[in-house]
Amino acid sequence: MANTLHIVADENIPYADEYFSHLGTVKKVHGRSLCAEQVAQADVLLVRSVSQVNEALLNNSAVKFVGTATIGVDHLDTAYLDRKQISWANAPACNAHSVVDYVFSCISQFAGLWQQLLMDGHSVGIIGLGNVGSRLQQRLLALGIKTKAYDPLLSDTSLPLDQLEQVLACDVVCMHAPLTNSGPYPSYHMIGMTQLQQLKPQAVLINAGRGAVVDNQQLLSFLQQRPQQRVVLDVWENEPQIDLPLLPAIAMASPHIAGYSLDGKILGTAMIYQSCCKALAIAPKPLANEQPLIPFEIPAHLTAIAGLSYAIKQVYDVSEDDRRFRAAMTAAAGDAALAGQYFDELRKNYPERREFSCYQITNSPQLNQQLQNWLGASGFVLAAN
Ligand SMILES: NC(=O)c1ccc[n+]([C@@H]2O[C@H](COP(=O)([O-])OP(=O)(O)OC[C@H]3O[C@@H](n4cnc5c(N)ncnc54)[C@H](O)[C@@H]3O)[C@@H](O)[C@H]2O)c1
Ligand SMILES: O=C(O)[C@H](O)[C@H](O)COP(=O)(O)O
Repeated sequence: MANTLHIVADENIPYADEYFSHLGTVKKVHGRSLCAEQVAQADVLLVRSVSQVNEALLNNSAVKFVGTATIGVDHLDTAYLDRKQISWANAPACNAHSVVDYVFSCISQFAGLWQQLLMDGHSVGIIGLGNVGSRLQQRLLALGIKTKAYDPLLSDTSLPLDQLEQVLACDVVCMHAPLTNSGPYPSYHMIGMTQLQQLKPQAVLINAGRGAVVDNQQLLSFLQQRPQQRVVLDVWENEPQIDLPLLPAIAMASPHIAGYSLDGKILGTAMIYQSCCKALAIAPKPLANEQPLIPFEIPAHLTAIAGLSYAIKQVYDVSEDDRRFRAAMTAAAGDAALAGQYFDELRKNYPERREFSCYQITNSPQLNQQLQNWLGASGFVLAAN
């Protein structure tokens, strides 16, 4: 079967040619406008979260494998794919550390927040303790920060789980649940006015899961009542046409890029390549992806908290995402279609971002012990003594 497949791939899947072209022809498509005609002749379909993969898309095609280079699967009608015996795969955890880096960068934006979490016993609540939530929890616990976690679908975890009310009462509340509309705990609009009112007034709410897990209209009403509440949104209802009046009320805003590290994206492609080869019983070709560590120094005079904030902001400053996003939305001047176009363009042209684990602090032996410990716990690589 090798070299004969018709592969249709979202143009925003990096390294699709490098991975897939030995299997056949790779035709690039615009993911958001993907239509049935474009997949009619396809054997393999490779998508991102912006393509709805369902009966309407695939009914007249011979697609045998669908791969999504993402963690989330809410854009796939998996019941339909299973019924039609079309193999499918996502890329679990591919960009999980990228999302955790995003949360760390967000924490660094709020003056005094690391101090409160690291020194004053403040806590982080996590909603959804899967691949992202559990990695976030591990890094926070390694820093000695208290966490609470709500995940009603997890029965087996080594750490105790908490009620939603307890998590909402934390000082930082991070949303990492997938978007679901059915089952015993559908997450669609699980955070509405009632839950928002349970937040502490000084708390920070971060949604880096899926937009519609938070009811955006109720969020806007809530923020009109409580404008000082700090809310970070990476994901929005109705992307790419977000609710523009909500934006000024949001403390830190980004266009769904929390998982957009280069490392996470490449891993996503590699994972669906492996799954595709397995599903179609093709031997995968070995592809080396070893990247050298990026050397990085921290001014040795900095205190531990200042040094940690410095390191995080140097390697990934989410305020730059916020700045570019607000500028683009302002330039759209209330034109919803244009705003949607700019939202997608910001994502398509996202600057290269590497994960914390790609950076080696070359002067770490000269830093104070507390800072060394915190940098290591945050995911940076320390130079050997
Ligand atoms: N913003 C981004 O760039 C970005 C990047 C990666 C993933 N995501 C989103 O984050 C989601 C989580 O990623 P993951 O890798 O941890 O997924 P995962 O499937 O590993 O874990 C999700 C966890 O959420 C739990 N969950 C399900 N419904 C819940 C509910 N109603 N309340 C609380 N918990 C619930 C599940 O039991 C599971 O443990 C993905 O589904 C995706 O939609 C966003
Ligand atoms: O689910 C995921 O992996 C993330 O949300 C991912 O970053 C989505 O990226 P997209 O497919 O929309 O480019």
